[in-house]
Amino acid sequence: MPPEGGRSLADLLQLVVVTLVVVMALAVPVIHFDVQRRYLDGNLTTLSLLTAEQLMRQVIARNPELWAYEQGRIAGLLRDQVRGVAVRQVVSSEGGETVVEIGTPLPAPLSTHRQWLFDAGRPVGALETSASLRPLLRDSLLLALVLALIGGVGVALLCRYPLARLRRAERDIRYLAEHDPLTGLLNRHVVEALFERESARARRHHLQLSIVIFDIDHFKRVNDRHGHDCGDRVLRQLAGLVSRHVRASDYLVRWGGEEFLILSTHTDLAMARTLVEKLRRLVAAHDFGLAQSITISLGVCGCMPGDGLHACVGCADAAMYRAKRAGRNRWCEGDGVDSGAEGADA
Ligand SMILES: Nc1nc2c(ncn2[C@@H]2O[C@H](COP(=O)(O)OP(=O)(O)OP(=O)(O)O)[C@@H](O)[C@H]2O)c(=O)[nH]1
Repeated sequence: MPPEGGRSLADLLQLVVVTLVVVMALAVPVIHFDVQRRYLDGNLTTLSLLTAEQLMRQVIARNPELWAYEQGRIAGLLRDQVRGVAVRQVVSSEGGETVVEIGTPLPAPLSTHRQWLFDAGRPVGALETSASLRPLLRDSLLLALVLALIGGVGVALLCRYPLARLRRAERDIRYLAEHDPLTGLLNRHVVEALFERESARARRHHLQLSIVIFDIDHFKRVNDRHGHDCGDRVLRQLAGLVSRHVRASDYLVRWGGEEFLILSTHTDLAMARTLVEKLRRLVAAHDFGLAQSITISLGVCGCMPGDGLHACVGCADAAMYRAKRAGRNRWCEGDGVDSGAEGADA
């Protein structure tokens, strides 16, 4: 597959999501701070079930001497001072003193404040106010959790974006390093590794391996007569044609210039002979859109277990040059295998 170009829609969406997450991650501490401020400003009333006023009504019902409340005053405390203030619990009620604990706006969350209630100069009770940190802590923990989650997702996405681009770039670089840009075939740099792998597999499973090298005949004339661009087109057409007629298990490689190599796996010499003859006929019969026909000369070598790449390629290359010398549009076998065999049209 050739490298993909341009930035995909997925990349763009990912960028938008990452931006949103970053904005949210920045907004959360601001929201957190605002919530804290509201707690400290004394919105504890919203957390209580009873207001001081409601509780004081009950206290007064049990302690009728607190009559002043009905007149807008609870033993020296103005009604407005207790209305809406959160009540937590009645702390104690002893000797005529009723102590109630209420929540109230306080500068510091843990401070406690007690205010005595008087009836005609006589102390009848006290209002004890304290702010609770529990709701603040609970909400802070919740916010911290949300923050951590958002932060985690954000970091994961932030890392994912450059990592995906890096992986794509790595894939593109690997493709360019292993393929010929003109034909899209594998290039000669990968052959060594392929040969190592396939010959090891062949040895292990007692399979045969063959190498074919072929070269366009008089290709210089094509360039000279029709131009270099036309020569390039012929190379691409030839690569496409041959790759459609070799097995999926064969590797077709642009060996260099107008020369190609086939590493044919699971193929003994007899099968390779059939292959090269098939290719020779195929190319000779193909219409490349030129006034002249295009032919190829091929050399084939059946590799023996333990044969190295250079020995096999050298054997196939020498056979191919013998085919050239013998008149082109033909194939020869490598010297090491059988110097006599060759094929060509009569
Ligand atoms: N258009 C094009 N031409 C190439 C490319 N690579 C090599 N060639 C040309 O292939 C030609 C090879 O010429 P020669 O080595 O003389 O071989 P030939 O003309 O094919 O003759 P024989 O191989 O002896 O049949 C040269 O003209 C090179 O410029 C390529 O990528 N594109």
